[in-house]
Amino acid sequence: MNSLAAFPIPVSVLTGFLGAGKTTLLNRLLKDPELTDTAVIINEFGDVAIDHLLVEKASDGVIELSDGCLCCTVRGELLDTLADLVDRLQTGRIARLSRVVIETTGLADPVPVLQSIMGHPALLHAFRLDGVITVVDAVNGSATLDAHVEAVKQVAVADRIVLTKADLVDDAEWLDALEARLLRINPGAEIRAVDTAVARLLQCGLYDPESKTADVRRWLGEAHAHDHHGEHDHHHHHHDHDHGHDHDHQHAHGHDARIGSFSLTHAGPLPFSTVEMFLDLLLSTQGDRLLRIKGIVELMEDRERPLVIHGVQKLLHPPARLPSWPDAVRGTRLVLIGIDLPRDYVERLFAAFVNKPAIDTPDRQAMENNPLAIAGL
Ligand SMILES: Nc1nc2c(ncn2[C@@H]2O[C@H](COP(=O)(O)OP(=O)(O)OP(=O)(O)O)[C@@H](O)[C@H]2O)c(=O)[nH]1
Repeated sequence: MNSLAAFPIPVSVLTGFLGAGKTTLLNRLLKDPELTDTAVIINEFGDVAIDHLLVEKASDGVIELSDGCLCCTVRGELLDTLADLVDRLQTGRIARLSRVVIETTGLADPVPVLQSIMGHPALLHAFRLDGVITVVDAVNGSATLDAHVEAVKQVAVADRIVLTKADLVDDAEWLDALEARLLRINPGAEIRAVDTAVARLLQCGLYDPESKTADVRRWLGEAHAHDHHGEHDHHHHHHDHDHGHDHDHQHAHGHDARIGSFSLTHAGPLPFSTVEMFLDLLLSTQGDRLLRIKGIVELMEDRERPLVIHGVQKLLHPPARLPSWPDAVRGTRLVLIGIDLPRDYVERLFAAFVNKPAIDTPDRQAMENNPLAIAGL
């Protein structure tokens, strides 16, 4: 029987636009022996519920696979389902559960799904968000991004992007242009081909399953952001193509331009109260525009154990601590992904907090009335 020591269970959110290939990927997942003890939740959100019928072996309950491992494919209200999984574990009806995968419907904005996982107090001890995997169709992906802001959000919040149907595209420049566009929307995401081993596709949280240590650079997307830019620079030729797609990729794309990702950094330790107040003000003024915030903070009170910040819109995961610094880089690094998020305002707000040592006793009202505030915000 499972003990509480197995908690928190990592949760992967699988998203991607209609027809992008999520179900196809899930079917591979259900067959992968490396992913035994994985529960798959198909989140319908009141949509036409056809999707789950396509998942092979799907049923309302738990399925014992032939090799004895356990997978379950459940549907229904997301939170009820998650709570039920915890209950089954605690009562021994499920022996083991090492991961949960939630497939969102294609039209869904993934942010509320992430919020409901992170925002439910009763589930917080049981689950942790490991990562968001977004499936993008190489054939239709670009047109979908033009037409649907949800698709752009799905790409923006991804830790990892899985490119499907590249086998149907024989134009390398088309693929390069799509990849470059995806990286403009989300410079920190890692793009993988669909034929990567499924287990590897899912593991994108703070802990690196191979090294068994925390890997902050990878988690924050810093490694990919730099590597990809270098790697793709030479592909940025100006070119036209004829895929029945009549604009060229050098132009700004409407929805893409609303999405922004940037980092806030500070060398040296910060008092916990400063961090708390900055985040409080950031979330109360910009919460609706903030799709995601991730980061690591060097605390003045305990410099050896960095604080991990992880949030979705107005919800912050209760701050966790790493036992030690995983690499030589210390200080504070926060990555923010937003939609219409005013970078200038956020940077000034951060600077106002971190550059003032006397900030431990600020008056919140004074901060809100601060001349830093930008009209209309
Ligand atoms: N050639 C090719 N076809 C693929 C690939 N991935 C998915 N497909 C096909 O694309 C179609 C849609 O795939 P699904 O897996 O159902 O897509 P989905 O994202 O689950 O779709 P919705 O549930 O409608 O959101 C199916 O016919 C798949 O066989 C791929 O990498 N290559």
